Amino acid sequence: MAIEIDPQLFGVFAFWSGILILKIMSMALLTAKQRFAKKVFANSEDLMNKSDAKVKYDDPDVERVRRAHQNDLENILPWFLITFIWLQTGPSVWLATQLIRAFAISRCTHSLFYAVVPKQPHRALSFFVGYWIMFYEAVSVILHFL
Ligand SMILES: N[C@@H](CCC(=O)N[C@@H](CS)C(=O)NCC(=O)O)C(=O)O
Repeated sequence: MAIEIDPQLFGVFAFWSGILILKIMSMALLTAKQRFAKKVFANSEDLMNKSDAKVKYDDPDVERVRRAHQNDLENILPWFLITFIWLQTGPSVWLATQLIRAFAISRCTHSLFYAVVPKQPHRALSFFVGYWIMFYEAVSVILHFL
């Protein structure tokens, strides 16, 4: 079976994939920022002889960013896979464009409301926008290849 994706849609997918990769990468920088601000590190060699720095695994601000990072991995990685497959089932260009954009924006707002300006129900709503988009794509793929 030949793998075929509408070239215009592939461009949309590629563009927003790049944005999402940068977004995931930004969580590592945000974690480092919190570690240096709070002077808490994960390994003794990271202390670099600073007397006021310590190894700590339960700083609430660092752990918050780490959870946001983990939540990205739990959602964005499966999205790459299922969206790449779903695009080969011939969805309408308009619908696929809207869903790809909505997913990417929802993941950005999830991080914002988790790690930058903690706020509920904003974080949960952001999460569920992405969750249901992935659910829809997964069910569409299953039905298409049934
Ligand atoms: N692994 C997630 C599964 C459920 C989930 O992703 N919930 C969203 C919406 S409330 C979330 O932001 N969870 C916080 C988190 O993953 O730390 C959890 O432990 O909460």
